[in-house]
Amino acid sequence: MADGHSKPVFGIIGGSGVYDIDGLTNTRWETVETPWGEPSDQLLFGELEGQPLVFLPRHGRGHPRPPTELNYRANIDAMKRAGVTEILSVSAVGSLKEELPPGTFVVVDQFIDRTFARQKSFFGTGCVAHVSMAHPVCGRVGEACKEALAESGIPHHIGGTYLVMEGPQFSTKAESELYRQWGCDVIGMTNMPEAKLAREAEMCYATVAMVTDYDCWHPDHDHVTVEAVIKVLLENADKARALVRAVAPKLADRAEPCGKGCHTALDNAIITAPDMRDEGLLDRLDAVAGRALKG
Ligand SMILES: CSC[C@H]1O[C@H](OP(=O)(O)O)[C@H](O)[C@@H]1O
Ligand SMILES: Nc1ncnc2[nH]cnc12
Repeated sequence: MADGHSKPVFGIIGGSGVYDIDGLTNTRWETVETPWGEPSDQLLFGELEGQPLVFLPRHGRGHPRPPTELNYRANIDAMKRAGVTEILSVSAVGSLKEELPPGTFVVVDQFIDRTFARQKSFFGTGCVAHVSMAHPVCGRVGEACKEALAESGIPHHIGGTYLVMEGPQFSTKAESELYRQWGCDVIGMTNMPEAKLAREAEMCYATVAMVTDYDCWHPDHDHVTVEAVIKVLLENADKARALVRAVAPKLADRAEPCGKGCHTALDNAIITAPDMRDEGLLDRLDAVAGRALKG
């Protein structure tokens, strides 16, 4: 199992419209079992110019799973078991700002989590942990995305706050206007609790949010439709695959664990006394927290 010190393994969580990754060699789809239940799909293992890469379609191939019913814990645990050390989420979002039109890729650096019907932690009764989410995105992976986007000619914006709503319905106009007042930049339904769970699992996590629509606040776009979203998504998906190909080599070399602290996020986070810890829960935490619990 990867501990963050060994060679990086790049993992992609592909959102709406991104159900595969092209240009990989030695590919195989494999079932990964987890103590948290079933991930969204099998994982695609492959190599990109000699570098290992693992891909998971967030909603499953063919998009059978809605955002509110995804097993986020199983998805992150499966990636960790597969040896992934750095995760890039490529996600479809609505824009809450005039200056972020459809087709723009945003390197997100903050989240506001408004979800309420999801399992948000690997920890719980029998092993309590509180990780920091002050800086929810890995600055190193974010920087690699920034460089790749600058080279690729994809219209993009560096930095932005992603409001995560529960869904699956799109927002009301009042909600959309409220999130704009809060200063949010983009809106989606999936990146929380994903980012929180990646932090608990001591994995780097970054998001490139691909704008598909103006949500419903915009005077010229009265409401969001899946038809309009899908049209832009299909154009974005090709750009997303190009982005992955450009980012992967930038993450290929890392002698040390992540300098931003992602790989040691559980140091000083677990508060339950060793003699009060629940053996069953500790077993389930073997992949995500094995490093910290052994230490
Ligand atoms: C098809 S539009 C709504 C859907 O798309 C986004 O998913 P993802 O982040 O996986 O690309 C959004 O969060 C909703 O789940
Ligand atoms: N407007 C929107 N709201 C929530 N999720 C989205 N995904 C794509 N567009 C969205």
